[in-house]
Parts: sequence; C-alpha cells; structure tokens
Amino acid sequence: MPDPKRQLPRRVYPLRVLGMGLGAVVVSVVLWERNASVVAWLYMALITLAWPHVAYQLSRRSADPYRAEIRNLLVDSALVAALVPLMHFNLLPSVLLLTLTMVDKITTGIHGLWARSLPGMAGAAAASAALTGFHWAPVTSMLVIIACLPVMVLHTLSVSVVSYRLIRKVSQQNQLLDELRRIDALTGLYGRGHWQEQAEATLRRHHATDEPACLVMLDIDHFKQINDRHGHTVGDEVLRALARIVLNNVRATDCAGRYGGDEFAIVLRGMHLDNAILVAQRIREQVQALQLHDLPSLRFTSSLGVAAADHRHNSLRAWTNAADAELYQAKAAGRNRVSAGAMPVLAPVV
Ligand SMILES: Nc1nc2c(ncn2[C@@H]2O[C@H](COP(=O)(O)OP(=O)(O)OP(=O)(O)O)[C@@H](O)[C@H]2O)c(=O)[nH]1
Repeated sequence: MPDPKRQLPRRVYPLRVLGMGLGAVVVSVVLWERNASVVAWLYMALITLAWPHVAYQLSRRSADPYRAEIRNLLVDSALVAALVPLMHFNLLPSVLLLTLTMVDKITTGIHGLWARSLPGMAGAAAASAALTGFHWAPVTSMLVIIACLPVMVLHTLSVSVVSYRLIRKVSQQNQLLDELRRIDALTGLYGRGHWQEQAEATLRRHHATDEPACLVMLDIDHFKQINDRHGHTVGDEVLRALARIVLNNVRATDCAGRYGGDEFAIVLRGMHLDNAILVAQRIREQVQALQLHDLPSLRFTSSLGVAAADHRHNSLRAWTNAADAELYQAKAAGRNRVSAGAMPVLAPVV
C-alpha cells in the first residue's frame, strides 16, 4: 500500500496550482486596475504561477517529502502575505487570501500549523512592503469583488467536500467500533458489555410491566481439559460450535452473549420458566450430540442454570447470581444437566 505521507506532495500539487492560479486572477485584476509595473507583475507571477511547481519539485526530491510539504505549506502562507502590500492592501482580496491560506493550514489537521505560519507571514508582508513601497489603497472595486468570487466559491466547496468525507469516514469508523464493542469476535454472540445493557433493559421492563423473562447461564463442562488435550484451536472451535447451537435455539427478540471464557448467558424475553427450561434442555441435548467436523470423536457436554426474572432481583447482578447459583447446582449434581430455581435439578435424558 502506498505510504500516504509520501503521497502528500502529489496530492497537494494540483490543489496548490489551482489555489495559486485563482489567487493570481484576483491579484492580476488589482494590478491591472492600478497600472502596476512590469516588476510587480513578474513578482506576482513568480509567487502564484512558478512557486507551485518549485514546491512540488522540492518535496518530491526531498528525503522526507512529508516534512518538505509542511515547509511548503508555511512558505505558501508567507508568499500569500507578501501579495498583500503588492495589492496596496486592497481590502477584500487581502482579507480573503490571508483567510484562505489560514484555513488551508487548519484543515491539514496538523496541530498548531496555522500559528507556526504567522511569523513567516508577518515577516514576508513586512519585507514585501519594504520592497514595493508602502501604499495604502484598501477600497475594493466591483471588478475585484467579481474576481474574488471563483476562489471564494471553489475554496469553500472543496473544504466542505473534504469535511463531509471526513465526517462520513469518522461515523463509519464509529459504527465499526460500536460493532466491535457489541460483538464477541470469536463466537459472533454479543460481548459481555452489550449483553449486560440488554439484560438490564429486560429486567427493568419486567419490573415496570411484569413481562416475564428468563436468564440462562451455560458453561461447558471440563472445558479446560478440552484445551489441554486438543489445544486452544480446538477449544475455540468448540466455543464457536456452541455459539451456533445457542443462536439456533433463540429468537430474534432474545439476547445471547458470551459472558466469560466458556460461559454463555441468554436472556429469553417474554418467556416463563417452564418454556425457558425446555430451551435450555434443547441446547444441552444438542451440545451433547454435537460432532466437530475436524474432530468427530470429541464429545463434550454443558451445564445450564435458569432463573426467571423476579421482583426481588433489584439489579442485574442479583438476577445473574440467581442463574449462576443454578448453574453451580447443575455442576455440583454431576454436570450435563439443567437446574432451574424451584424446579428440581434435571438429570440428562439417557
Ligand atoms: N480455547 C479457548 N479457551 C478459553 C477461552 N477463554 C477461556 N478459555 C479457557 O476456558 C477454561 C475454563 O476452564 P474452567 O473455568 O476452569 O472450567 P472447566 O474446565 O470448564 O470446568 P467446569 O466449568 O468446572 O466444568 C480455561 O482453561 C480457560 O483458559 C477462549 O477464548 N478460547
């Protein structure tokens, strides 16, 4: 991929040619109005027409084109400031060109570049005033106003387009970051943070409307042994396969997340405990029957704890603790089973 810093001179070159060219139109009209000398015309042509090409060659030949281009940007500002005395301080073009060169420094996004350009601008304006003689004629004619329009319009539009692209890129990247934050990369289930937000919302709705909801905590049995015997890659494959089973058994309105290493949490919205137990049983059975494509001999099981949302659950922590306690029961009772609150521990169907 081309280095964007090395590409900078090539990107800036046409913009500088265009900007300085449009500036030249403005200054030419002012010089023409005041019957400027040949020297003044040459001076203007050197700055506006020759400089962009010199700048390009300087940065292209430099060992560090990026730094060279920053230097060129500072020279741009100084040269534009030098045009002001040449125009006898004609008000509109002077203010316009100085403002635009400042905007160019700001839109680079380089911290403080505009401030760094100020001493050079002041020095160049003073030197230019000394060379050309200090003439004060700030009144702007209609012709000069018209000559200012193209640079004004084109510059404003181009800055707007660049800002628009930047804003779109930032918002796309924010969306991507949000997606990364929400989704667990390994399993494709929700990550813990997003899952918790959704689970909290479900619990709040239960408190507000009495809408039933159940929480299933699932943990793979002896997962450490799978990792130890077959390696982490197989362990990861087991986690992915289990996530697929979970997703196949929940509705779009439910919320399944990876809670920890080999622990999964599912919020079943609008569901009573008896139905939630059926879902948990179905998942347990499918996990037990699962065969990995690359390692069909590997079998594993899971334990699940189910807790219905209750008014006594004053926080998500209380609800997850209740489901976790059930999960602990299932593990303690011999694993590969579902445990659910008031319901008896459910032994596996053999
Ligand atoms: N392959 C893989 N392993 C993980 C990942 N995250 C956590 N683990 C492993 O998961 C294992 C969890 O093991 P334990 O919590 O001790 O539980 P267990 O072996 O499943 O035993 P029981 O839960 O008591 O049945 C640890 O060995 C972790 O290293 C992961 O993303 N990929």
